[in-house]
Amino acid sequence: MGFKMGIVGLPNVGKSTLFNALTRTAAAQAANFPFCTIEPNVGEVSVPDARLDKLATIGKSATKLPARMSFVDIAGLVKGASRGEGLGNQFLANIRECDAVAYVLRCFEDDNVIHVANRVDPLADAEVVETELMLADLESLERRRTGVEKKAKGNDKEAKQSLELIDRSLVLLREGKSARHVERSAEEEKAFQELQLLTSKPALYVCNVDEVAAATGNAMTEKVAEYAKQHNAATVVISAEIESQLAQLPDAEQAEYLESLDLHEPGLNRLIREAYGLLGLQTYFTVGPKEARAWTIHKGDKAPAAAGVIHTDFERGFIRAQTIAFDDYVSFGGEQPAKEAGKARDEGKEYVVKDGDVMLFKFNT
Ligand SMILES: Nc1ncnc2c1ncn2[C@@H]1O[C@H](COP(=O)(O)OP(=O)(O)OP(=O)(O)O)[C@@H](O)[C@H]1O
Ligand SMILES: [Mg+2]
Repeated sequence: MGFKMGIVGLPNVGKSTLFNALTRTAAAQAANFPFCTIEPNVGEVSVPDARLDKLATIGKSATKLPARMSFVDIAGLVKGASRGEGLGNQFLANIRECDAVAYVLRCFEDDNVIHVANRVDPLADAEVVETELMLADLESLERRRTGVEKKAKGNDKEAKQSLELIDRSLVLLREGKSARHVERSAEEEKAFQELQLLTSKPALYVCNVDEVAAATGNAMTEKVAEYAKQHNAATVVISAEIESQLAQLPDAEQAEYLESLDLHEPGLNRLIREAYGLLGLQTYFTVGPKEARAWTIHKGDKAPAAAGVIHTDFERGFIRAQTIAFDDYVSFGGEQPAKEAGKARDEGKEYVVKDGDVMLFKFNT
């Protein structure tokens, strides 16, 4: 399972700086001029999770394997992009391939860093970006509608349903609302996802601030938080500049630097966790002498699906799963003592896995 979060925003707002910090590389060229990035950069990151460290210590595991997800650093987008302005709409396809988007908004003043519209106004920036994505959605729906309408006239039931969904989405988009707001039933969800609308993807607003505001935020980030709330989106306050410096420091110096800024952990950790949650993901663990490992599943997944993430055979031949809640594993001091205390449950095919479960699968092949 590869989960991807796209990093989107106006040119020169700090997307590549953030991406490099996230992936602890300098893979993406970051520089003070607009449209520095053209081709998307893709990087994998580990999902920071203190629970894995605890489990590995208790389970005396030789190695730790955290959950992984990808970030994609995408080219900057300007007003008119959906009509081909700036780098045109070549990058819309890059966004389409992502499971969620992070909008990077410039929330720092710095006369030396060029702003494409010569002003620092994160809400106006957010609107420019979202409007372009909405226009792109409108265009793709209108194109799709023609074909679907023909089929619907031929009494194709599926096409009729699809047409209804398309029209409902068009109404909202024409009112200037993102496709995230389209009301739909559980049965319609699959058809809705197939429309691949850019503004239906879960979104996170990343406020890129200066050093002073990294711990507390500022007047601009407060406005963004309010705006995000109205748009069913989350906010993270982070300084891409600081994060990129932090990412280059050895761990000990990192802690010192963080403390001097009044931060408890790198902002990146918060960002990654938010992204993970936004994607509807959660983690279960396997712990053994060889390795302690975090596995990524969807919230609501049942035990066989969870087993299938390790190997498809585990899912096909699933018998049962020995399950210990994370808290029990830690408070009783490991698998054996938790078992003796009656805290290891045998769960079957219908068990909905909980975040943090420590699992061991029984299966036959
Ligand atoms: N929090 C910050 N404070 C000050 N300067 C910053 C901050 N974040 C990024 N910058 C600076 O902004 C400039 C643009 O950064 P970057 O190349 O990452 O932007 P980008 O969004 O990827 O641009 P493009 O769309 O052109 O690829 C760089 O000079 C970078 O150092
Ligand atoms: Mg860039």
